[in-house]
Amino acid sequence: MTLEGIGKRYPDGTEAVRDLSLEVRAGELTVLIGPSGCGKSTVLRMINRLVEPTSGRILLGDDDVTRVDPVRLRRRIGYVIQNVGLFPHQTVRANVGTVPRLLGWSKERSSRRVDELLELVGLDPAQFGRRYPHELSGGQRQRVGVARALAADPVVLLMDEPFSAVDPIVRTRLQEEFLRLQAEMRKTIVLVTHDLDEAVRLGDRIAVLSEGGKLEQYDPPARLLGAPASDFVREFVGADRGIRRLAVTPVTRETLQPLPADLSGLPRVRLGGSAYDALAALLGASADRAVVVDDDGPVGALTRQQLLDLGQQPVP
Ligand SMILES: Nc1ncnc2c1ncn2[C@@H]1O[C@H](COP(=O)(O)OP(=O)(O)OP(=O)(O)O)[C@@H](O)[C@H]1O
Repeated sequence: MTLEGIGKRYPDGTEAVRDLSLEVRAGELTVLIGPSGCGKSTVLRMINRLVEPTSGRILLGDDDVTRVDPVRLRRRIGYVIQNVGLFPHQTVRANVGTVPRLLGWSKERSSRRVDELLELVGLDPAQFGRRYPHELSGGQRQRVGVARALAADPVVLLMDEPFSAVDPIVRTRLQEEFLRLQAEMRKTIVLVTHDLDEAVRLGDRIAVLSEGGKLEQYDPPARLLGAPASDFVREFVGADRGIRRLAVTPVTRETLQPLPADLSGLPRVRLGGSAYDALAALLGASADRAVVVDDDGPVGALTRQQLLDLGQQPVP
């Protein structure tokens, strides 16, 4: 999907987005992040035409979405919002089946799809299908929202602060579940958040926007944290960006040292796991080095200093 110089001036004269161009790669999760009011939600809503752009074009493959019928467009684009927006007087099944019904699918086909989706998001159809939204927890409602957005197998999934209405522990769990789901689906997703940790955890690529939808940087998380492109981005990603980088830096064979003779009392960390988790294990065990293991056992060691240095190394 390509955004070509899109802009939005609201009727009262507010220029929410001035001239934004962005290439959203197929099968990737692209995060839009930036301070409050920078135009993130406006950009997202221009993609499914809940907000009409006042300039520019949005191409989905070869189709200019600014020219197709918005109602048909929205059936091809899934949309998940903060407080989910489920229909309160409809059961979970009916909510998830909304778009298939609009598309005129047969009862059996819709029903099969609803079962499949509820299972996909970790809700037992027999247990949850007949409940109403108010009979669910916040996290369960969120999963129903995701299932509903995926129902008609949309080409693009838009998510506006999808995990922000639940507490931090549930949020982390939903994010992890969602990452597993995305590893299977490989959907083209655009997700808006103001939570940098969420952006770093979920994003294949992060677009940092400043006021007026100005694109400050558009890069994978490791690059954004390791090489901020401007003072704005440096300030935005914060003084703790070195620590955050560890979360997106894997422990690789190249960094390993020979195993010490005595491994007792040393924490074990996985090859390929994040440097952040390795450091947490080291600090938790009050050790100065960790043993790195793969499926066959120990493969090397890693010191605390080496781990800290991983947060500082130049970005390729
Ligand atoms: N319907 C509207 N009419 C006039 N101005 C609007 C309208 N909707 C949004 N705006 C303005 O456009 C700008 C961008 O808003 P938008 O909601 O896109 O920002 P955002 O980055 O998503 O913010 P937040 O993180 O606070 O949700 C803001 O200045 C906002 O006040």
